[in-house]
Amino acid sequence: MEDYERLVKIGEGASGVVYKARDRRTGETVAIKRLRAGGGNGEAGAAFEAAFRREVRCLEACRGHPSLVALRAAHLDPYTGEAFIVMDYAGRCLADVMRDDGRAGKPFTEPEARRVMRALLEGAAALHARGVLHRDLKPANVLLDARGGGVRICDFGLSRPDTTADAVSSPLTPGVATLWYRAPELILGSRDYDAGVDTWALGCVMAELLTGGAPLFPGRSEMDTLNRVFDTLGAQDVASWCAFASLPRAGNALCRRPRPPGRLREVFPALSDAGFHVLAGLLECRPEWRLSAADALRCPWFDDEGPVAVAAHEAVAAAPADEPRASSSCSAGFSAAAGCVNVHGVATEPLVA
Ligand SMILES: Nc1ncnc2c1ncn2[C@@H]1O[C@H](COP(=O)(O)OP(=O)(O)OP(=O)(O)O)[C@@H](O)[C@H]1O
Repeated sequence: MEDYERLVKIGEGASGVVYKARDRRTGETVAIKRLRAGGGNGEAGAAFEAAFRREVRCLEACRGHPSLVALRAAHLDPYTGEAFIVMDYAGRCLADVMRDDGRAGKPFTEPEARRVMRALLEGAAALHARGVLHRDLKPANVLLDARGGGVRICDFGLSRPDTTADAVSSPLTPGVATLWYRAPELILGSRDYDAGVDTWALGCVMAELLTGGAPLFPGRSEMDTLNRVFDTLGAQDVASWCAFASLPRAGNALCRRPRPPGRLREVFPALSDAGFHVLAGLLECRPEWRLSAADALRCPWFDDEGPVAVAAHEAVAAAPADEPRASSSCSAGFSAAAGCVNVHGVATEPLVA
C-alpha cells in the first residue's frame, strides 16, 4: 500500500472507511476502501476474509463496464488482518449530490433522471448477466463523476453470486439492502430472491431522483416500510403473487389489511407516461412481474433520449409491466474476461460467477 498517498476521507460505512488517494507511480487519483480489521485467526477472522474475497470477486466480475466502479487491486495482510480495496476514483455519491447546498431538494429533470437511470440499469443488467446480485443499491452507492459525466455503481460489500438458477442453490439471506430500498420479498423473509431485489432498489432511486432526494418509502422499521409500500402501490395484486403464501412473513396482519388502489401516479403527476411505465415496472411488488434491468432498458422511455446537456453533478426493451417477465438478457458487455485479481497476500483464484 506504500504505492498510494492517502489524501482525504471520502466516505464511511458499516464495512469500512474510503479514502481518496494518489497512485505515486502514475499520479492518478484512486479510491481506497479500508475494511474494518478482521478479528484475528478465529471464526470472525475467517468470516472477514471470506467477505473480503467475495467483495473482490464480485468487483472483478464487473471489471470493464462503464457503469460499474473499476477495481484496481486488493490487498489482505494476513498478519495484521487489514484489508484494502483499490478502485478508480469515480466522483461524489448521488446521496451527497442530492443533499448538496446547490441543489438540495431540487428534483432532477426527467431527461436528467433518464440519463442516470439508463446508466444504472445498464450497470445492473451487466451485473446480473454476470451472475452477480448487488443487494445494496441506493443513492449512497451511486457515484457521479463531475468531469466525465459518468455514473457508476459502487460498494459490492453485500453482493454475491446469484445462485437461484443453480440446481443446488444455497439459501440467500433476507437481511440485505438498506431499509428504504429493500424489496417486499426481502421484508417478507424470502430466501430465494433474485435480481429483482436490485431492480426494486433502482425503482426507489428513480423516485428519489424525481423528488429531489425525498425517499419514497422512508420506513422506520421493516414493517413500517412495507406498510408504506402497500399504501403507495396498493396491495390488490399481492393475491396473484405466486410464491407469496410461502413467504415466512406472509401471515402478517399488514398483508391482509384492506387498502385503496395504488396512488403512485398521483405522487409523480408530471412524469411522462413512458417514464411512469418504467417506474411502475421497477416498483412492482410481485417479483416475477417486476421489470428486469435489461427489459427496463428496452422500454420506450429510453428511445427518445436526445442529447441532454447536463452537468455531471446534476446528471444523471419492451416486455410491458403487464406481462410477467421471462429470463433477462443483457446487451452490455465487458472488456475484461473473468480472471484473477491482483490480490496481494491472498492466493488468487478464478472467479466464481
Ligand atoms: N470508487 C469510489 N470513488 C469515489 N467514492 C467512493 C468510491 N467507493 C466508495 N466511495 C464513497 O465511499 C462511501 C462508502 O463506501 P462503501 O459504500 O463501499 O462502504 P460501506 O462501508 O460498504 O458503506 P455502507 O455501509 O453504507 O454500505 C460511498 O458511499 C461513496 O461515497
